[in-house]
Amino acid sequence: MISAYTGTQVRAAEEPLLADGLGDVLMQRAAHGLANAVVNELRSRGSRLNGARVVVLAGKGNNGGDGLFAGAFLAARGMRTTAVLTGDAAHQAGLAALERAGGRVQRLTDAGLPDLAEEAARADVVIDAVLGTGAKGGLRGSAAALVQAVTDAHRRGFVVACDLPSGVDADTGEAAAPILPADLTVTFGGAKNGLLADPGADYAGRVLVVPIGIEKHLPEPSLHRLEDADMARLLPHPSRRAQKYSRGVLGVVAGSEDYPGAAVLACRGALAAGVGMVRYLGPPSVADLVRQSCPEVVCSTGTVAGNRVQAWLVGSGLGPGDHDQLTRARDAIASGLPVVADAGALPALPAVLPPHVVLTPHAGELASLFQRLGHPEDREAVEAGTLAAARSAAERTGATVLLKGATTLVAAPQGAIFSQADGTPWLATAGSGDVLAGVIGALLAQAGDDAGRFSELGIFADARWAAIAALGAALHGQAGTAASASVSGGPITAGRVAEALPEIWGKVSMLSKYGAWKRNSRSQPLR
Ligand SMILES: NC(=O)C1=CN([C@@H]2O[C@H](COP(=O)(O)OP(=O)(O)OC[C@H]3O[C@@H](n4cnc5c(N)ncnc54)[C@H](OP(=O)(O)O)[C@@H]3O)[C@@H](O)[C@H]2O)[C@@H](O)CC1
Ligand SMILES: Nc1ncnc2c1ncn2[C@@H]1O[C@H](COP(=O)(O)OP(=O)(O)O)[C@@H](O)[C@H]1O
Ligand SMILES: [K+]
Repeated sequence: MISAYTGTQVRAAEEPLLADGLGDVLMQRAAHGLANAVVNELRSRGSRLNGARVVVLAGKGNNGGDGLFAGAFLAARGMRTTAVLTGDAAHQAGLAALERAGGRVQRLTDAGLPDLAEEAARADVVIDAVLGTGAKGGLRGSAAALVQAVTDAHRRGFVVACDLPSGVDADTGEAAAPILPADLTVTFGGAKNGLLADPGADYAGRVLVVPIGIEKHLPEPSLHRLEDADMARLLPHPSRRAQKYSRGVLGVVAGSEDYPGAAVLACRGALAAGVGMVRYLGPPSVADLVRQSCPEVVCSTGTVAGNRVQAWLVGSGLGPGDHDQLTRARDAIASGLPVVADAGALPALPAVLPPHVVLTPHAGELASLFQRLGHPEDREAVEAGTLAAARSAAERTGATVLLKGATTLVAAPQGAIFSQADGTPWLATAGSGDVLAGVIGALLAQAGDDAGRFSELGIFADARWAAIAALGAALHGQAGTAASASVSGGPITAGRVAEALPEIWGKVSMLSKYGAWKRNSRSQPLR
């Protein structure tokens, strides 16, 4: 599991070591990790090290200090290193080290800005070490103008952010323009929340965590990301004597005359995600379509009370005029069973909900939900601060809230939060959210009483519902990525996501069996 922290948590963890006089040691470790990452990146791109051109944009605080010391290491390895000092001061020891190692130092002035921007654009590597966890707001003045110019320039090299891209808020992931988008972020001591939540994640590129010795002082992480190893542990497996009812039955209240396909896609998502049986409740015409597309589903026009299930999925493809379906949705939410409440069910929720109800809005639906809760926020505001929005929605409703997007966040009402980014932009296709709702519904139906596999991972009590939803988002994202890979990275339909899912499930389980998962080698080398 990847753990992430606020900047404040990381700074607090540094305190005992700073008090012991180890501040310089921490900075050396950070700078060394940063320089090594640059070397590895150059090597992996087949670039020569000797003579490679490096430009360090160095702010006046310790983030700039890290960048200057890293520049010194790189200069000592034969790289042509220039530090551009963006502030009215600089980390003195870092500056001296860089100069001793043969690096050049340039002070940023308005007059010199175009030439420095040009030099950065021509460099093999740009290190963004202007602002780190001590930043208050985004870049200002000439530092902002320089970063804007480098962002706009046609760059030949790659960008490495020191600790976090300058302008990204370490705690919230909010992004104050201009920000130089990084190919790689090398972050120290622990990942920062802002690197694993949109829009900050848009600027971070791959994220590499460099341990610097503060780790044992870190508190409970404030954000988690499930990796393959965690998924393998959390996936339910049927016991030898399982039968379809013991494996879990999901009731689906989805689809309407206007949107019948949502019912089919939700059922396909659920069937792909290991549930013992799917019972569909809805209008006869939709039920017919479901029967034709998924003959495995048992369809009826009955009531919630008349159907025995372990969990409900309600809302996908429902409109405000679908009174019978909305009555079923409300009954399901009142049943005390785990529920995933999607799309059309979101406007029909009671004011207070329990954590075993999982809401699955996208940013627009979450903005509407805030409106109804009397705390208006528009879609842009939700997108500009996804972490705060998901957290606030969970606190205000009492439910578990999954906010869909390129990074999907799941917030438990007591504060646990998960972030998954396993998908591909091709998942932004109609019906993909219906499949996700089906997958999460199926996992809820299979949750049973086995809290053990969650507590093994340090997931306790009601955070379990958020972990299940995060597991669903991870499976769905990976299935989308695999479906697209199977067509050489081409576009996919929602149905293909459901088709790809069982193999993802199998692969994750197999990897866990043979131990290869320990590498956790997918896109990001986070420890
Ligand atoms: N503690 C340690 O030993 C270790 C720390 N480490 C590293 O230190 C980083 C944190 O360093 P930090 O606390 O010095 O803060 P940092 O992010 O460099 O920025 C603060 C400086 O910038 C200024 N400033 C602020 N906002 C600004 C703005 N919007 N626009 C322009 N300027 C702005 C502010 O000046 P002020 O506004 O206060 O005058 C202040 O001078 C952390 O991310 C990690 O990289 C690692 O080496 C491990 C060991
Ligand atoms: N840019 C993206 N990258 C990765 N996944 C995405 C992206 N955009 C959307 N998704 C995922 O695709 C799904 C879209 O769901 P939703 O918006 O409800 O679509 P629909 O209502 O059409 O079914 C969600 O799981 C979301 O996380
Ligand atoms: K930085």
